[in-house]
Amino acid sequence: MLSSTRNPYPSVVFVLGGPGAGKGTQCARIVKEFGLTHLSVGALLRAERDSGAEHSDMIAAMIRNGEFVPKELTVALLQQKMEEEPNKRGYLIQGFPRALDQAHYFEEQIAACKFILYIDCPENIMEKRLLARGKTSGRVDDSLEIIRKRIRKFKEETLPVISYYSELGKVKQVAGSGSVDEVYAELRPHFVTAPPDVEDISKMQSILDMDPIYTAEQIVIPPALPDVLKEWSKHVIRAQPGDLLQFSADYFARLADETPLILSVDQLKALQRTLSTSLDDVVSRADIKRACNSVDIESSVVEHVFRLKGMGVQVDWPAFVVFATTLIAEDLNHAVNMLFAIFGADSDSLLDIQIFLHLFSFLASQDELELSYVDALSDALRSKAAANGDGLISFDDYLEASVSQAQAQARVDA
Ligand SMILES: Nc1ncnc2c1ncn2[C@@H]1O[C@H](COP(=O)(O)OP(=O)(O)OP(=O)(O)O)[C@@H](O)[C@H]1O
Ligand SMILES: O=c1ccn([C@@H]2O[C@H](COP(=O)(O)O)[C@@H](O)[C@H]2O)c(=O)[nH]1
Repeated sequence: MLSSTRNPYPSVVFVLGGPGAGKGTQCARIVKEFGLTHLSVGALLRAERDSGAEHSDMIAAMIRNGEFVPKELTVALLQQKMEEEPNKRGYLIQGFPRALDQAHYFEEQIAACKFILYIDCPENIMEKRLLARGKTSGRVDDSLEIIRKRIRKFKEETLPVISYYSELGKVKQVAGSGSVDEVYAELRPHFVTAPPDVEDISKMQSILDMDPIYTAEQIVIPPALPDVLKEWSKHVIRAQPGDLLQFSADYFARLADETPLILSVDQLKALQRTLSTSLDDVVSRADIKRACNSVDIESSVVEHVFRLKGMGVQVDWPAFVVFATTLIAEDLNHAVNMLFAIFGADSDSLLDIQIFLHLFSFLASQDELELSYVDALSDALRSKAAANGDGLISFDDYLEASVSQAQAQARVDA
């Protein structure tokens, strides 16, 4: 089964409403104007029933009695159809999900829905329409007894689906009691203006590239949005926060607040001196806070670093200092330069190769450097430290090694 994480379907809209609410009638019009692929689950099941396939007898019995066919079978049929009819503009799935477990199952197996179009129609109107339809439709379930049963099942099992998506803000409700034109006029704007959901940043471009049910003119993307989302995504990926919403709320609150984080290399050097008196690299958060306080590093900065890396109760303090440098570094080389200033000897800012590689590993993880690059750079620096005779390296040694590794990499890429 396909999982929603590698969802090839760009857009799924469920169309729900009681039996006779006008789902099929409106879907036909939506499809005509917007070019989505229309999948009526009832129609798919009727076709499967008539095909004489393995489960046709069971499906026939379910339809005849107004019962629901097992979700595994329904979703497999839907998936098969979606694969047979790839459509960048999306899918309009009518009369499904009929119950909450079906909704969850579909979203797990195939894709999250973009929204639910709910056509709300009074019971007496639905009943009248279906009795009229029953005169010519040939549908075994358009009898008064089964119509009433279908309406009852809709209220008991399908309305909870609508409530569920409503809480997620995904329901577009329209009144189904008016004429066909009136209902369509009310629902149409939802297809014209609904913005595509952006599951990830890379998908945004493909959404803009696809044949529009949403034209590029209709989607107004604020110019800053891609950068804001990219930066936010990088922070999330780095921090791997336990509570993504809280992390994001803090992150954006900080951005909006625009309070600059006040931190200097001198403060970090002083912090390093203070913390290096502890016997262990791992200390408590309280120790970190005390040490920062003693060198006048603001608690907002401390909390920021804790959040940045989603650190636990026990903190590897050299890592804390390294991550703190990234708050004020312009780029990777600037951060490395600061490491030499903070951890190096006062006289010459030289660093023992083992210590440097340990510190650098935190920056490498933060910057998501390729392992092969880090390994090659580390080897080059070990050779340099050995050649220097004392196991020490300078920032210039680092720069030289990183430039030659970058050049070597460029040659391989070429
Ligand atoms: N707005 C409307 N006004 C009057 N009649 C309508 C309207 N919409 C649909 N109908 C008629 O009502 C009957 C049911 O409509 P339709 O088949 O679209 O409903 P449905 O919600 O798809 O029903 P089901 O779930 O039972 O398949 C049809 O005969 C259709 O022509
Ligand atoms: O998800 C679904 C949808 C439909 N069924 C069965 O089909 C009939 C007819 O459905 P309509 O949407 O009215 O065409 C319905 O009463 C069910 O028996 C289903 O099992 N699951």
